Amino acid sequence: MNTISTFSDLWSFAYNLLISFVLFTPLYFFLNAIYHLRLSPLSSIPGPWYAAISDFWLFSHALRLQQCKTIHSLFARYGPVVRIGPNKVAFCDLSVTKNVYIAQKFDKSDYYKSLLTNNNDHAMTTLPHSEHLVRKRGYIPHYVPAHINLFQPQVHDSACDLVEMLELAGGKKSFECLNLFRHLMVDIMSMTVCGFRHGALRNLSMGIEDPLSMAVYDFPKRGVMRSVVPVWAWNLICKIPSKRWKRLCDSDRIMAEFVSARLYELRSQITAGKIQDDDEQMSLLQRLLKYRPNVASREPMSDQDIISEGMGHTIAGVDTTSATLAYILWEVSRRPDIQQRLHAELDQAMPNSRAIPDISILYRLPFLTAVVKEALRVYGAAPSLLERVVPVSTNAMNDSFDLLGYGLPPGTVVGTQSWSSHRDSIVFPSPDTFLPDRWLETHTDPSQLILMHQHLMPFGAGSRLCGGQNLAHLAIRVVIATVIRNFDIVSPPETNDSSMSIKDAFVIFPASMRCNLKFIPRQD
Ligand code: HEM
Repeated sequence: MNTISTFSDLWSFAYNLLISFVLFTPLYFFLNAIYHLRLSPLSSIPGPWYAAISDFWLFSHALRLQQCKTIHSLFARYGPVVRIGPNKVAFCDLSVTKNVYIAQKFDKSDYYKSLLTNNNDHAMTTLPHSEHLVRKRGYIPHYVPAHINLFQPQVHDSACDLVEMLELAGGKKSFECLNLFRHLMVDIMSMTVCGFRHGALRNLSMGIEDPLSMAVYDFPKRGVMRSVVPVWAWNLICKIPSKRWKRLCDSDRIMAEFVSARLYELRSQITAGKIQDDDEQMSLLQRLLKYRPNVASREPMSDQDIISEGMGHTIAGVDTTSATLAYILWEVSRRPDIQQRLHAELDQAMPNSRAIPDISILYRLPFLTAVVKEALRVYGAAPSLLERVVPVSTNAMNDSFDLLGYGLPPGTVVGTQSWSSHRDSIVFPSPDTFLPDRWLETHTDPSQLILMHQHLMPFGAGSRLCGGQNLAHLAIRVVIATVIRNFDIVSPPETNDSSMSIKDAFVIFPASMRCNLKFIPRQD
């Protein structure tokens, strides 16, 4: 009797629970939707209603690797301020960009935490402005032109290795350029970050898989997966018995081991007096070993922080620069007019095709400069929403933050994307066309050029501006000048508008994930 009554109690409890769930879940969603659409302080901001009630809509576009294009189409439909999530607002306006990123320096949103390295922060993932400043002081002298340009001999060597490798093929086979330039950039980054000649490009040319280049490639995918699943599920996923999968899970560890081995080696060489700790051409690791984040205590940076910083810079530099290089060469391959003008300019500047001029000379070449600027506009490698958070108070009156007439409460996530500022048709007529001439003083009047430069922000804006932009410019100019001086670039049929159409996952890449190109040696 007792057992029967316990069983029926349990049954009726479960039944009531189920009924409540069935009734209350839609009610919860309904009330939640009403709140976001009618009562939330963001409810007056234009945008699609389905974006306002849940983050799922935006997330689905991020999963389809088309967040930039989607947000851009919302600006076209709703104007310069759009609500893209229950608590997220995108804007496309120069004055607000200056206010948020330069004047008020809003903190970053926790979106960036998916990029943690070695389970630890580095400059890009340090969200509060004040903490970030301490990080930035440590690395910034490394990238000023006077210092980073000291690495020109190594960048030139890498570019010449690349030319040799392409020449050996004699124009008979095509090269997958994303992979090619990833290996090249891994070599350049390992020189500037660790002071170590890694040899990724050499490995590639000999058909040997390069674990570091593979780890850099896998790292962002690992970061995204790692941030969307709970720890227990991640630990389980990493046990899937597949060699390729295991390497993806281990990408963070592989990079951490590489950088920490260099750090410990460097320290022991300094202790043994084999390396001066004030070398003129100092690597980033060497600089960070000397850095004292706390001016009062003079405590050095912890090894873990130095390793994460070194890893963060490597990841930030490799895929961005290699995607830019690949897209420039693809554009050149399908535009004989551009290729011809580059050849003419470079033949003059580089009479000896293997003697790469100083970067100051490359900066003075007007057409090369115009091509690089136009490439950073159309194919800027990180054109995505740069998320920031409205702080507790942005003015003395403790009012909400005024975004073009809309009041945003503290905690609202706001952001702009260079994808859209680079495609403003008033500033850049025919925005989808690759037109290097628009950057030439002989073609465009000075006031328009000023406006164009104000809207060009491939490296972000304000205090969180890309740390490595001078290195990116150095690598891009040297590699493009050397490759184009030595080869005619041809795209095979599989490399076309559709295969190269842009997908974005913070950094851009072609839809086919490949950029095959042929390099036909030029006759001098
Ligand atoms: C064409 C190549 C590159 C592009 C388009 C690019 C773009 C960007 C952008 C847009 C940001 C800002 C992110 C934000 O505000 O949320 C950024 C940050 C950063 N980039 Fe780059 N980047 C490139 C190459 C490099 C290279 C070669 C390095 C080498 C070290 C580098 C290191 C960094 C670092 C350290 C940050 C974080 C800065 C900070 O918050 O202090 N980037 N990059």
